[in-house]
Amino acid sequence: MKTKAIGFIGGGNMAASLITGLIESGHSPKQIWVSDINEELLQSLAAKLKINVTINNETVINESDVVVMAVKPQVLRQVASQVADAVQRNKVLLVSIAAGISQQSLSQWLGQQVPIVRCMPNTPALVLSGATALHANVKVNDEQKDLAENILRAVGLTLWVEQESELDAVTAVSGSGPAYYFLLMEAMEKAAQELGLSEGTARLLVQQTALGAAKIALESEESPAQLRARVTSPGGTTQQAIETFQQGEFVQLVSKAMHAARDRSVKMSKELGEQ
Ligand SMILES: NC(=O)C1=CN([C@@H]2O[C@H](COP(=O)(O)OP(=O)(O)OC[C@H]3O[C@@H](n4cnc5c(N)ncnc54)[C@H](O)[C@@H]3O)[C@@H](O)[C@H]2O)C=CC1
Ligand SMILES: O=C(O)[C@@H]1CCC=N1
Repeated sequence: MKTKAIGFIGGGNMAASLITGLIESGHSPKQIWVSDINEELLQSLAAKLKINVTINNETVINESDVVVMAVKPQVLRQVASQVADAVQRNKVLLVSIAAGISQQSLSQWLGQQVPIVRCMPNTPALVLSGATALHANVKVNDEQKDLAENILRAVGLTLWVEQESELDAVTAVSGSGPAYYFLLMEAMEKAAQELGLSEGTARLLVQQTALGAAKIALESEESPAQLRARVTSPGGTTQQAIETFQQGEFVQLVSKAMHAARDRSVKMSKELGEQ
């Protein structure tokens, strides 16, 4: 199969993560196109990654077999409406990574016949450790499903969800999830310094502990609860910390936070779809 050209409309954080991952996993930079309204950003992407850049969104559509929409949800309607004719004319596969923008809105803006894969990646794509859930509309054929999945698989784990509504939950879990871990790391670093460790020591220990915990969780057959029990000696130090978390209703707080993220995704779909 001929290598497919991949386009990105919007060259910000997520696009840069995906493109870096694609190149690191062997995709030719010559086969990657990016458009953005920020010329400085385009120049820096071109210099760093040796990809093709343009300020013209339509050029990206004309040059690509598959186009990833990587602009903020708030501007997606305007951008989609602007490129709808070119998308239909070139019969490109459209992949949207925007949080909270429904297939229905995307089809309405781009055209009812356009094959669209909606997905939710996350920023660890930058280090080839992303997690992406995908959902295809009925216009997407098997070859196109493979094409979309291959782009996201180049930067980490991929899975398909049956119901589009599951993407709201995925957004709350893995889309926003890296920020939850970073918040915990921030809090642990701060507390470590309060306990008398230097900034550098606190950072190193927190980072390595996060890496170790993630690795052991991935490689072990045991559940997080079982792994936690292995660290928690009866009457020991961990038990004191865990009890303190429980007194502060940590589990309920995580649940509340993730429900809030999911609800925001649902609300965004309504607000931005009706704008
Ligand atoms: N940041 C994250 O962790 C995740 C973000 N997403 C989704 O990815 C999308 C992009 O997010 P980020 O990369 O974080 O945003 P960003 O703000 O870093 O990138 C968006 C880019 O779009 C460009 N842009 C704005 N208007 C444009 C136009 N008319 N034509 C072309 N380019 C235009 C901006 O100049 C900017 O460089 C969003 O829809 C977000 O919901 C999805 C999963 C995770
Ligand atoms: O915060 C957001 O809306 C986006 C979606 C998931 C991560 N960042």
